[in-house]
Amino acid sequence: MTDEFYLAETKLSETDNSIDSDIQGCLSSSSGKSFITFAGAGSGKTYSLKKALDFLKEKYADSFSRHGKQVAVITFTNNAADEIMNRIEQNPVFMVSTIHSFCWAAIAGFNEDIRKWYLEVIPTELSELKYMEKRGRAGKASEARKRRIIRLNEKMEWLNEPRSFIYDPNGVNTSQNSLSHADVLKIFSSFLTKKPMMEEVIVNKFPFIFIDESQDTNTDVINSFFNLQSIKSNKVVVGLFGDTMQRIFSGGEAELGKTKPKGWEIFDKKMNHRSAVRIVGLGNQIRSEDDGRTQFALAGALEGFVRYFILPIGLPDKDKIEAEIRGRMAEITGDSNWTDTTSKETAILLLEHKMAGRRLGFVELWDALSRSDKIKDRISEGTNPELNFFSEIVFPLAEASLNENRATLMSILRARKSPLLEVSVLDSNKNDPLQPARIAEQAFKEIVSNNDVNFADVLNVIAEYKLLIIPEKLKSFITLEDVDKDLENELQAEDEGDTEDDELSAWTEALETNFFQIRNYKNYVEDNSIFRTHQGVKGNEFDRVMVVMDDQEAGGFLFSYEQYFGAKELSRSSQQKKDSGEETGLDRTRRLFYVTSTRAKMSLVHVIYTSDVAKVRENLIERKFARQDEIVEI
Ligand SMILES: Nc1ncnc2c1ncn2[C@@H]1O[C@H](COP(=O)(O)OP(=O)(O)OP(=O)(O)O)[C@@H](O)[C@H]1O
Repeated sequence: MTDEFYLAETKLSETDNSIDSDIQGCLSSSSGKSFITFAGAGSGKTYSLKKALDFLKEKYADSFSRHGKQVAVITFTNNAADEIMNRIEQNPVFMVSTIHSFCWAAIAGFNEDIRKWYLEVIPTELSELKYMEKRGRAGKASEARKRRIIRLNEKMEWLNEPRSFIYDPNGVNTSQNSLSHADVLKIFSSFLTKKPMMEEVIVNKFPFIFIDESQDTNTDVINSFFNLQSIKSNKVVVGLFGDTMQRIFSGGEAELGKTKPKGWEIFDKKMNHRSAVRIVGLGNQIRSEDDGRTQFALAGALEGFVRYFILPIGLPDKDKIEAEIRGRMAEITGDSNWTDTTSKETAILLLEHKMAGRRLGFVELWDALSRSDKIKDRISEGTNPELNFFSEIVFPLAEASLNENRATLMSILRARKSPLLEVSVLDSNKNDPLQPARIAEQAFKEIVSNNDVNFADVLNVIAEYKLLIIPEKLKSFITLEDVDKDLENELQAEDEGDTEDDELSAWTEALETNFFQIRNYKNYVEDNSIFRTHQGVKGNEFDRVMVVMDDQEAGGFLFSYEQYFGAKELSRSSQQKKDSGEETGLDRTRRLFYVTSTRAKMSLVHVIYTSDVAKVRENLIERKFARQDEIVEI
């Protein structure tokens, strides 16, 4: 049998070296050359970004520091920003930040413009909510919608006079004058597109702007940079790094990297510097069904290992089966580290947090929240503000309260600006300023002493006693006595149609689940455990990777390995989308399969739980994802 489909062709490591000097050709402040480096997994995009930064430091560090200019490096997550900062030498010429921090730094202080922006957009949201309320069913989501409408009306009133706005890129942004994460991006893009003064500020401060993982960067933001480049091409160089095949979060620009925008240079890297020859071959084969881009493996690289274990769904004790598979991999590869579950060089990739949820105990919470696409992405990143309110503030407070650790308790309340510690409250209780806080804490403790308490009850006690500031969105769930009756009448639900505001209905359900799942969630998000999600692993590499695919357990609707591997037919709506050329779950699943398959340097095992073992086996062989001998029986 020919190896053409299985093993990548090899080339010398130096093959792409000229690209770094081509990029350098763009890096002078009036070059007029912005560029896009879109290339496959492991091709050294981050590596080239570092080279470009080293080059700019050498060339401009002194003059930029005299003129207050900087090179901006924008990343997708805090982790990615840290990763880049670790790779480059610390130097004030660089400003490495997440997209949220960057956008906030640009708009902070433009209070009057922000106020006007809100006055323009809130009426639109209000009319959408009212429309949904008319069509939606009565029930908790409808209640939440009504409260949201009330809050937005209040906000419109609050916006009647000048205000100053705040924002914390890593925080929960709870107060009336704080911006949400999504709004920061929207406001920045709107200003950069519509306000010439903002264009000037940005290009004067940042003559070079790099955006990493740009395929997942918010569409509005990316397009505002395209606009900036077209207007100020002589004053700014924008460099985008990314890979269309690795776009896995919603919100990214689908067309980016597929065409050559006017006035942009395009650089293509052909080598894979990460993986063994067989793994590069698999990446190529997966990609052949998408954009057909291929990579070369390094000359002299080892062949490496790809294996598949295809198993029926519903087996008991999967943890044991998967441990057995790692044992088999140790035998097959001769690498005993496969059985060391603490190794930092091994990763077990689970589809979405739900599977980790089952293993680690937050499955109901995950089930409820993942009904909303908007929330789901942010859970995967560990950056959902409302969830973080519970995991970073409420849960530590509950622990401190239960353990009677007063010092921690007070420091949380102080750091989180508890309304009970405001000067006015303290002053009005001259004899015992902390009495209200104590009473509140007692009530809170009573509630969280119950192991079966749900999120809603915890939230309500916090609200009732004003123990903490509650994030804007969660305020919609506080049980108010006085829901505006007129408004309720006006919006009388007609109990028809099933349009739901998915974010609010997801929270409606989530709040009914057990509060203490948050402990497990927190452990999971913070822990460097061997388990990671398929999505969360982007940008990383490991010697050994085990990918577990189990649609039934993952329960998501964004990805379907069962459809991707031919065990299930496409749903009618997916088929319709496919026929009309729209993106389907199949495209998303293919990209995710590409991302997970390309993390391994040496050995990769795919564990697929399916309703049709025979079909998946046949499909893998037919599509040349697997050779016969790579499918292992246990
Ligand atoms: N020119 C090179 N010479 C030597 N090693 C390289 C070179 N380019 C990249 N590498 C190494 O190859 C690996 C992959 O590189 P890098 O992480 O930069 O790729 P990437 O394109 O950003 O990957 P991905 O898109 O999968 O996140 C890293 O270990 C990196 O150090």
